[in-house]
Amino acid sequence: MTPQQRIDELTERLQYLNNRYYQDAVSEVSDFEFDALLRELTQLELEYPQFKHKGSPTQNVGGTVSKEFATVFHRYPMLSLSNTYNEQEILDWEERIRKIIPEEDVEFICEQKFDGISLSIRYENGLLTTGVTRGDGTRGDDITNNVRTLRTLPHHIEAEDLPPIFEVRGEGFMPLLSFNKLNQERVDIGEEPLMNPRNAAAGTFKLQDSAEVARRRLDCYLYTFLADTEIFSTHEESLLALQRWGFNVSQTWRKCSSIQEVLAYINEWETKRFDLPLNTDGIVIKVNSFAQQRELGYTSKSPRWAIAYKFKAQSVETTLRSISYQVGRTGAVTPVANLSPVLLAGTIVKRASLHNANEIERLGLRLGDHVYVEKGGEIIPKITGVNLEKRPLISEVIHYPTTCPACGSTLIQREGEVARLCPNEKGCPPQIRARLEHFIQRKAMNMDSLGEGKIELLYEKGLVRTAADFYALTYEQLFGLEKTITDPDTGKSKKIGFREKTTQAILKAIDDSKTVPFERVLFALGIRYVGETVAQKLARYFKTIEALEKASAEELVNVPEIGGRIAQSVVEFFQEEDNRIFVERLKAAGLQMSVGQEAIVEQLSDKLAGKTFLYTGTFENFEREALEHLIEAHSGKLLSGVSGKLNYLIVGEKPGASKVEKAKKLNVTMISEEEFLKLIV
Ligand SMILES: NC(=O)c1ccc[n+]([C@@H]2O[C@H](COP(=O)([O-])OP(=O)(O)OC[C@H]3O[C@@H](n4cnc5c(N)ncnc54)[C@H](O)[C@@H]3O)[C@@H](O)[C@H]2O)c1
Ligand SMILES: [Zn+2]
Repeated sequence: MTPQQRIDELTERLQYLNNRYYQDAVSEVSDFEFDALLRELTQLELEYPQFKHKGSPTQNVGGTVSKEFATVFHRYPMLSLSNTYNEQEILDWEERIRKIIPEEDVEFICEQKFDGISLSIRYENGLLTTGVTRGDGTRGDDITNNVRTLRTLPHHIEAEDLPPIFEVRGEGFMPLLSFNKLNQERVDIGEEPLMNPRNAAAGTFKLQDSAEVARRRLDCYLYTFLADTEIFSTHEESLLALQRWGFNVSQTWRKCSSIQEVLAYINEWETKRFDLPLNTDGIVIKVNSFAQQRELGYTSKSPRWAIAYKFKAQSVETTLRSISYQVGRTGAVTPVANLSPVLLAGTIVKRASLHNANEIERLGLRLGDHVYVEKGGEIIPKITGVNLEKRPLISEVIHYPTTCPACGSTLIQREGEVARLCPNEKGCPPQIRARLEHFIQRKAMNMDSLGEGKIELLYEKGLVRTAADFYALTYEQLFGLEKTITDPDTGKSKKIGFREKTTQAILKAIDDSKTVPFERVLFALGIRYVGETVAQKLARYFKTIEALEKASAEELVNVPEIGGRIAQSVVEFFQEEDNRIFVERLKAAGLQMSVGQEAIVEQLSDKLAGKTFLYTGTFENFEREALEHLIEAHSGKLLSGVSGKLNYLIVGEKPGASKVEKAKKLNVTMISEEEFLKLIV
């Protein structure tokens, strides 16, 4: 291949990978591989500048803007960072700096390189006005509504030393806790888990539905302050000011007065970073003095006064002993790799996730192979490759099972899905047990005292086959049951048994579950694709199980945010006679099969449509919450303060003096509790 051909090839490949990464939030190769290709292209372009493409990925920030959001031009461009994976290049970087500013001491600020997406947030007169993505560096997507869902980001700030207009920049990310929770939910309802927290954050920030964004609990760390007039002389001062003004600044940064201190910081965080609540992929080193930053300047793509040291993902080599196949609640059969135990990022790893059948093929895995295992922020580590040089002469090809490892049924594959499913819903033991576990979990019926192997015991004794059987259990049946269970990891065994106290606690939990609200009962039923939020929406819309049972697919898709796939799944669930009997038995047992009084209030009329309300004081007939519900149920809107936009102030006993006074000044209509009731009857 000629250098020109290689330049063409690399340019095209990198542009493709950039599109996948920034538009679709998918990484087809590791960052390390991407950066190696980029480096190769940079080198070739230096040697053969005549073949360099206009708009080469070496010259531009990788992202673009999308059609779904309004485009905002950045007041100050948003650039990338030059990066390196080795320490020598940090020393080289320092030397280049010394050549440009030979006479002065240079201080550095080291920060974590947070792995999320860049955000630029603008404030005018103390109010948050816009939140924008980096885009192509010159213009980005206006995602203000999604940025507003970040709980740690102030929506307005007051401080004497604040300029009227300024921007802050930082990294929006998905904390590991949120990521693992989101993935657990996805697995719960039979969806593929998301690949990693960065891609999950990138995808979430670009959702159209801000309520869903809020639910996913993103967060952001700020590290840049920008205004037309420079009010600080160092980066350190600006970080301290951001902190003082109430922005979320990660407390991991450090000022270093020599490059040796910088290297020490890097070494220190190489493993410490795994204790942080989010993924990081390196360290960013910035020159502290703004005067020196100005002298050093920028390339078309990144500042010369900063560099990112990237950690190679921690990877170890070990052998693949065997593959186990787990059967989930929805019948999906997923492979798990059993490894020779190995130390990785501070923990002993024995298992790795393989996601699905395709992964085994993609990696070309064979039993006994030496495999590379990496750990990111995911719950369990993953296999990223095979060391073919060490493959034994005779190695066993892995045949994905065609039958269920638990019950022997022939596996099926749904159209367009990679998962292989055991279709034996009614008779496959792990599916039955997983459905029972799903039913008792905290987010569903909250019958904690049945956890930790107890369900297993009830199932084995033939006492419980479906969750409806819980409600027929008696003290006599439970008391005295016993079983010894062995922990597969430690080999330790322990005895579980139902003595008096346990038995009482279980019966109480079962009884208490009869007051669990309908929306959680609906989630507990375990209908495919009906997770917590979907259950909530369905419960609020249909209000009773009877109405939901009768609903057609067309009716179901009328519910906001319910798509065809969920609708189909609900209809199919109720078409099955067994499921209808199951629901009938739960109803007979006394479970909540309709929404409670407060929730029924929702959407009663349009009588208050277009009107805004605020209340002050206490009321004879309502708790505050009930009043709020009523306003919204009759299509009115609640405001958070008295302003020119307010139509009615409902005044109760002991009203707030300042609210009343302000309302008088602005000529807002003030009404009593009774007058409010007249508006809605
Ligand atoms: N795997 C793939 O397919 C693929 C494709 C495209 C890009 N990538 C990766 O993305 C990189 C390019 O992305 P990039 O231009 O965003 O560069 P980058 O992610 O390497 O560095 C720049 C970004 O770092 C972030 N950052 C985090 N902490 C920071 C801090 N403390 N201070 C300043 N900035 C901080 C900012 O968002 C900034 O925009 C590539 O080098 C590659 O590693 C991977
Ligand atoms: Zn099975």
